[in-house]
Amino acid sequence: MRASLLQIDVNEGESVESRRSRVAALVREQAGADLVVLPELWTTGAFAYEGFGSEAEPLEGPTYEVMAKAASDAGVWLHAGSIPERAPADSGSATGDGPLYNTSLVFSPSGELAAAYRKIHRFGFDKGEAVLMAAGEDLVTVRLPGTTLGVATCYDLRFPELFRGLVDAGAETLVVPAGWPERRRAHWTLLAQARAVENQAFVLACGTAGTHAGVPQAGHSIVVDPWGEVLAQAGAGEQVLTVEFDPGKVALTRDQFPALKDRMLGLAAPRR
Ligand SMILES: NC(=O)CCC(=O)C(=O)O
Repeated sequence: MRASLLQIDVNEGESVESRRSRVAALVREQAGADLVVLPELWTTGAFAYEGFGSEAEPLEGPTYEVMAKAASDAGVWLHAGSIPERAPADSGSATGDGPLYNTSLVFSPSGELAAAYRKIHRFGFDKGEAVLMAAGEDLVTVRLPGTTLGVATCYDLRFPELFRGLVDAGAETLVVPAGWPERRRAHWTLLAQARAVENQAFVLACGTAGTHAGVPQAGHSIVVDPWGEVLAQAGAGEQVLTVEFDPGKVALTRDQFPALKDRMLGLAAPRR
């Protein structure tokens, strides 16, 4: 399987419209790949909180349209990263606005929407995404020829139970679009490897380059195999990281070193 991770430079010097068409052209250039992956919130920037409301789109908005077409033009499975999604308002909404979600879109090679994942763990503690966006509730997997993707977004990488849920749902390739900051780059690499080793799965983690909202981005998108080996890692700048991997290595690793079968589920709390 050939995957291309597009580590996009996200900075305020480029308009959202121009970045959208530039990224669509880059996706088209990946014809021949099986899977193309984009980062988290690459239209606005994951830390550009102030633009979330004004740049929000309905699920089937401009990014959806442009990316569906790019996937079908290239004939690739496309994890199009995430968008700030404005969900439809329910009938009780006072403002007429529905909630905002950080929503990832996955398209098939014919440009059909195969899955949408609303980020479950929102980053920012008492500000930013954590207060501006609503939390998703559903785990999402996507069946591709040869492997099943489990999707998660950025800060989700810190929550191993989410990935265990994806593995229990059949995931073998864990795809993590992100907008991870440079100041915590060591965590990014370490957590990507940890999620691969503990779940005996491939991890494809695609971050952004550049600086937006004053936050330098880590770049260093990474592909890790089920044994924890780093197959490829990007540098700091905009880059297409292409890697070939054998999805059969997941079953082989789980068979030869069957640690997942030794899980002790439902451990009780210590007695006092
Ligand atoms: N966009 C994010 O989720 C940022 C996550 C982050 O900075 C971290 O976990 O550290």
